[in-house]
Amino acid sequence: FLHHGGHLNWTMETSPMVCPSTSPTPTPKHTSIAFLKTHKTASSTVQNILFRFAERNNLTVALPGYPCDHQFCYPHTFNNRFVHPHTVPPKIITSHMRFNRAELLRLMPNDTIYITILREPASMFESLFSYYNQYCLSFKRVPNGSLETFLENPWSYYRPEEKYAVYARNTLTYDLGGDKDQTDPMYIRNFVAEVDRVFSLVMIAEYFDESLILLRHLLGWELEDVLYVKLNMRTSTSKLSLSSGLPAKIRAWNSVDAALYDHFNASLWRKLEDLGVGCVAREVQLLQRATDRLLRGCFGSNFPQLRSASQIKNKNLRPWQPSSKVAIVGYELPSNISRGSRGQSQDMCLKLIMPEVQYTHLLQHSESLRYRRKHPTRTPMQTLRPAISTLHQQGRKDHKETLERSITSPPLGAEIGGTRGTQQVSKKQTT
Ligand SMILES: Nc1ncnc2c1ncn2[C@@H]1O[C@H](COP(=O)(O)OS(=O)(=O)O)[C@@H](OP(=O)(O)O)[C@H]1O
Repeated sequence: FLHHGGHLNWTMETSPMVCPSTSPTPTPKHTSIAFLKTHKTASSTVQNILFRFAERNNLTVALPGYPCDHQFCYPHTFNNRFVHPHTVPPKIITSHMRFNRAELLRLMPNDTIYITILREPASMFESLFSYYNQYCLSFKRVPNGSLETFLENPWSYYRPEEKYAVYARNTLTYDLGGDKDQTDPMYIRNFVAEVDRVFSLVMIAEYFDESLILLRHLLGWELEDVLYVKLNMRTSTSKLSLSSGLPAKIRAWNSVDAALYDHFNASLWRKLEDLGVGCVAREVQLLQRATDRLLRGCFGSNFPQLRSASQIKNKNLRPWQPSSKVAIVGYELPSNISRGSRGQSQDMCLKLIMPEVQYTHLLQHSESLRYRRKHPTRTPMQTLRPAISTLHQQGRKDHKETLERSITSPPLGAEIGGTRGTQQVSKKQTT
């Protein structure tokens, strides 16, 4: 039902308009990537880019296993036991988690590049406040769902240990493994420095395209590898307007996140200057044109239209809705699209507009099928052995122990930088 696929025959390296490569000799595309998917920061759009790259290049993506559903049992701190055994050893990891460097070091290849994304604290908090209004009690107990009222005295509504309180203060910090309630300036300085040491690139949602250009240069990817459409957007009627004075209150309440944002916004611009702002601007233009061509290749001249979930016929394209009080839009395929044969690239066209939850479930299914084809007679116990032995051969004995522990012991509580072990892993998760 789609036009002949949207794969571009694009060779950016031959174009004189692009930024010079940072490597003196041509290098293969980098494929070991840990993307920390932070909340309400355009991270679903980045995840979709990474999922499609993994599929095109036949790379294993570490995916959540039971009982985590489509994210790594967030808000628990990440643990390798949350990874589905059919998706180990992975090359890419990108589903929501609370960052845990020690566990990722055991799971991921040694040459893994760490990437994440941040968003300006005021617009991010407004998005969190609206999206999680019915989940997060700190927000739910505010009269009339008023952001102004919450910010007048957050401590009247906020209970740090409550479930989903992680969405109500310094959520970026929490996602990065830090302490959302520790606002001592020394702590903030050290935490920002630690994030800077671990992550090779911190993207900024407000400069999404520029960040993607940095990403493609860091990874030695083609422009074609980072084409995207925006995912997981709210309708304008779901957005609360921020009266003057609110952004400053939001920054004060989320002071660790604000410090992170300021630091990495500045470092993004230093990186852009190093690459050359002129050539970055040209690459951004090429990216937008190439996206246009990709969409035409995929869908013909009628691009998929932004629609509310109830208007989207294909359930694989309906975005998850957090509550009746907020509307997340997705894409409806044009009705007069021609019915072609279902090739791989057509599949990729659909995935370009596929929301996070459905794409994760499809990958969980396809990676399990691939695994079972390779190991037709294995029992669930045995499924862990190849991963264990591969990692063992690589000399990573501690991962072997983690995996072995995972099949004999109950879930651990949150550990490094954790949630003080109070939350239960629940099957029903927010996105
Ligand atoms: N490319 C690009 N550039 C800038 N902003 C973008 C982009 N793609 C998505 N978005 C906006 O990101 C918000 C959704 O973020 P996430 O996907 O990280 O949310 S989630 O935590 O996974 O639910 C959501 O913000 P709000 O609409 O304000 O809620 C999206 O509109």
